[in-house]
Amino acid sequence: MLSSDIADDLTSVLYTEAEIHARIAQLARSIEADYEGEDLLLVGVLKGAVMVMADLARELTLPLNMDWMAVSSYGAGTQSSGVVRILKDLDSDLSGRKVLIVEDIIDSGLTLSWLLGNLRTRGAASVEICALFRKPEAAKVEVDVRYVGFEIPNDFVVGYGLDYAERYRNLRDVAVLAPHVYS
Ligand SMILES: O=P(O)(O)OC[C@H]1O[C@H](OP(=O)(O)OP(=O)(O)O)[C@H](O)[C@@H]1O
Ligand code: HPA
Ligand SMILES: [Mg+2]
Repeated sequence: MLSSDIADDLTSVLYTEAEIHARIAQLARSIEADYEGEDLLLVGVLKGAVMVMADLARELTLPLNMDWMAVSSYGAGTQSSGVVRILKDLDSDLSGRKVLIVEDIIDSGLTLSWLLGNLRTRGAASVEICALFRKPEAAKVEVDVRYVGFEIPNDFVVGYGLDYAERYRNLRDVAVLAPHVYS
């Protein structure tokens, strides 16, 4: 049960924890089929992708490595600043690696289009993207995404790693944030 303080900040649950886990299991089966026999490197994008990465990595039966990059473009608002900053770089050398970027959400697409460009300069054998959510109506740039969990409406959502001003990341479900919280 959510505390009533948190429940008042949400308008509706978009996807429950169970629905998210079921979809991640389907994505994992596709990824296993595509990367069988390969040396896979999952790159999680901090901080939003922590929950997706934890669940996807444990669902995958392939041998894999995990690394993390921290970038930020939203600060404390609900609109991307468009300026992506690297807060923490990868520890791994990408030369010859099969890289799969793991993200929570593609909204404007600015973060991932920048990150894809950045990682593609590092000599990887391939760089693909797995994102749990995508908002097609919010796209400012098109990003080529190999694995998408759910396409969602253009509402600001929180939970399962997604925050507003660093709050709500720990909610198990993904819910729409009530406009009174940010307006
Ligand atoms: O498609 P875009 O409009 O670029 O938005 C998507 C990005 O924004 C969020 O990250 P944020 O910058 O808020 O950092 P966080 O993961 O630490 O919350 C989210 O986790 C994605 O990385
Ligand atoms: O809808 C969203 N919720 C939380 N963080 C985000 N970053 C981009 N879009 C979103
Ligand atoms: Mg954020």
